[in-house]
Amino acid sequence: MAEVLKLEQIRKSYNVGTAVETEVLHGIDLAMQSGDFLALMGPSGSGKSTLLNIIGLLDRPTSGLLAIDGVDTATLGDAALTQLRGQTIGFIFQYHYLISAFTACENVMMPMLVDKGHPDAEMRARAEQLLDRVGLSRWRDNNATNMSGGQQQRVAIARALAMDPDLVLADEPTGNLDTKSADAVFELMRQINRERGTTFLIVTHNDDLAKRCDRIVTVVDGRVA
Ligand SMILES: Nc1ncnc2c1ncn2[C@@H]1O[C@H](COP(=O)(O)OP(=O)(O)OP(=O)(O)O)[C@@H](O)[C@H]1O
Repeated sequence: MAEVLKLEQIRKSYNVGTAVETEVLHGIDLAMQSGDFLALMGPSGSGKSTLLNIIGLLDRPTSGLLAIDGVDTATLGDAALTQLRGQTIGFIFQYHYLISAFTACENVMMPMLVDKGHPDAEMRARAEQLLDRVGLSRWRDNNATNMSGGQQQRVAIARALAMDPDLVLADEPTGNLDTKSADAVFELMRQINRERGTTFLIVTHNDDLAKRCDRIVTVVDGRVA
């Protein structure tokens, strides 16, 4: 099975103020194979978001190896990193970050617009197909803000899948939802994982949902526990 993600001894330090350097991640090792469905847990402040930002190529580690689809990301410049991020990683956040002036369909088209070069008809057809998959085809022309929290998060899932990513990173995707909507959103991600073989890394504080993942990795004080 292909290795989608590999981290070896990832460290991250922040410069707070002037000379003081604080290390937040102290050497993280993690590997994910294609099709993995993994829960990342840990107390508040343990470094989960920092780790997710590094894996999502939004921030660089201070040291250590980060490979995505076998590519050592340290060898890439910023433009190549942006391209790799756009084409291989999908993001789902706790707050959906949909653009309120856009319809559901336009929001799902966003990653393809950013990637550039996709004909409008192709983007629209793909977005409609994905909205259909998340059960929102009737809502495609609705303004995203007129939807319920669970529906908005389903639009965000469709948007994360727009570029058919190998890896989806979800930072507390059900954190803002009631139990029933959280369960539905989680189940949708699980089904997509099974159907498409998309790899999911999900940060969650919810033990019940984490138990339904294939694997749980816990980070405590910047280390894998
Ligand atoms: N840009 C930054 N500059 C300085 N310190 C930071 C920065 N980002 C995060 N930290 C520190 O890194 C540590 C880990 O934070 P992080 O947000 O990764 O934790 P977390 O596990 O995601 O927490 P939560 O579950 O509350 O979201 C914290 O002590 C935080 O204050």
